[in-house]
Amino acid sequence: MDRTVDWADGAVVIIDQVALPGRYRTCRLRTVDELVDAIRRLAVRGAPALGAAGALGVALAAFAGGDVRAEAERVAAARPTAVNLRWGVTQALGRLDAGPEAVLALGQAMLDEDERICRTASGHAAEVVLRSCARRPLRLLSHCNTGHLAAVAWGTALGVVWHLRERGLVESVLVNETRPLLQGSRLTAWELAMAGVPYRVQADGAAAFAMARGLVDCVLVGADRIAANGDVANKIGTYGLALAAAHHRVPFVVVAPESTVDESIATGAGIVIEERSATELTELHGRPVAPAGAPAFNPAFDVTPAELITAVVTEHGVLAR
Ligand SMILES: CSC[C@@H](O)[C@@H](O)C(=O)COP(=O)(O)O
Repeated sequence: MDRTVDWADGAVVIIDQVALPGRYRTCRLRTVDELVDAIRRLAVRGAPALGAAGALGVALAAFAGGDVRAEAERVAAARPTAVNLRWGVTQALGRLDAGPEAVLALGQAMLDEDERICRTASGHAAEVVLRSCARRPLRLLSHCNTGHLAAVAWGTALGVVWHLRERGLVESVLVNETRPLLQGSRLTAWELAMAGVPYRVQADGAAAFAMARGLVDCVLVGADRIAANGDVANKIGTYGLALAAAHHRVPFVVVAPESTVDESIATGAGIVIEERSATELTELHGRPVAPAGAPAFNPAFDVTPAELITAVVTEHGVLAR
């Protein structure tokens, strides 16, 4: 598979995650406008992938000239919750005085580094999972998409599945479809199918019952922003999963790069949660699934309190709190 985010011939190249699973294609984004639009539409998404996209967005702006800092701010503000996006932009702006080539070199180094970081973090998390769960092989539960497509390559929480799979330790993965935009059924199921890992898609509402039936050994999720106290913002539905996991004594493991930790925010209460349009809930493929004009509450993320989390694992190991 291509890198989820890359740079070629003066453009940001992404795997178009809106087209999947029906069609695998890459898109070339030549301007900041095109990149911002792709980020907002979730054609490129997932916290680590957004970090790399943010840095390369500054390279696009730097090569174009003009008010690079204003353009960079537009990229950073395209989605507010995943701290990696602003982190990537800020890192790249730090090279601006050295010229566009230096900004691009930083973005390209970030691309190379992302896979190493993801492999290391998910490797540490695999050990945590093995210590926390007695059953072999393991039955894992995944929410949203935290695989190759959410990073530049490999992935975070789904990267744990890749590590454990290499050791013959995965029986199957329950894939939460992840309403409303179906990153689980569209993207995670696609990645698992490509890798030949047994999986079943389930409605998000089935997760607690799957735990009650004893079908889940461990829940694995990623993160979009981790507050200083260990509270975790992640795809909407994560908090409910954590509550169910705590009730059923199922380990709940969060995997993320250190760049997702935001020490400037004391607790999850301070994390800005992106709210998206009502039509993401009230329409499916352009067809109504609610009365015309139905109002909706559509937060893209929620916050899971630290006390519900077994471990937050980064490339440096288990996060102390
Ligand atoms: C390794 S990805 C971690 C998170 O970014 C992921 O779980 C998630 O919530 C993504 O949300 P999305 O709205 O699809 O960008």
